[in-house]
Amino acid sequence: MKTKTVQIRKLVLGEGRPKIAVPITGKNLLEVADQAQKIINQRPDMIEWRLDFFTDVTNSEKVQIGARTLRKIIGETALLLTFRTQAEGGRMALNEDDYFRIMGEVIRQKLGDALDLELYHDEHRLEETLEHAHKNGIVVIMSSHNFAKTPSKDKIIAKLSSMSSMGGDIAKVAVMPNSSDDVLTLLQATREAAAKLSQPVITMSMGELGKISRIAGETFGSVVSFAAGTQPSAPGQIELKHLRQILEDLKLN
Ligand SMILES: O=C1C[C@@](O)(C(=O)O)C[C@@H](O)[C@@H]1O
Repeated sequence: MKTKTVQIRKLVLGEGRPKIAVPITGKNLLEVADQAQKIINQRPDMIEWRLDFFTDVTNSEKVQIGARTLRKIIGETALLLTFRTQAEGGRMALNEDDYFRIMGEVIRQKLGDALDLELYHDEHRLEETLEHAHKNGIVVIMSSHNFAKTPSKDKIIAKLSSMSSMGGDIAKVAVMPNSSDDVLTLLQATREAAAKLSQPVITMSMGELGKISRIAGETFGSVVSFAAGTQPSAPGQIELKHLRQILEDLKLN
């Protein structure tokens, strides 16, 4: 039997109800600290620092201060660092060199417990980054986003499978539905990929139509749901306190 749990600090993904990750979207250090303070009081399972919202992201000293400040505020809570490029629906465009330089610094300085790595970048550099992260004990969540549509079930499974074969610890796909059939496509792909792959899977159908996918993870096989804390980082995110209650209510015995 393949094991499908991944541990990030004390948090075990793939066991029990889906875990709740909450993004921090501050533009500067003050906003980052302020959001972290408010969010941590609501006890999320994981904090995601969205570096593409942070204006000084290319200033490594500021990023280090930000990460250290966050750690002081969030204590032992698992910390995921993400730079979502504009091509994948993020706030900021970066050239490849800057993207991989930032990934490298996050790993070298151990600024977080886990790192989001976008699948569409250069394969060779992705492999180098994965190896570097694993040497430093950092969990890699490989990701792919489509803010325009929902690809076919087979294409979604193929994306998740390539993240898995490349060596990602967790495979994540977010897509936009244009119909309720699209939401079913994402759920079906999730169920099949979760059964097939040896890594845990995170998926979501975004927007209003897709909200149902953000609460259905335990049934279909997605191990994390992203919730809105002070400000949502993607359309369709449910507020943290509501999401926790719903996930508890839907918990399978
Ligand atoms: O990959 C994801 C998922 C997400 O896009 C969502 O739809 O909830 C939100 C992002 O902050 C996160 O990095």
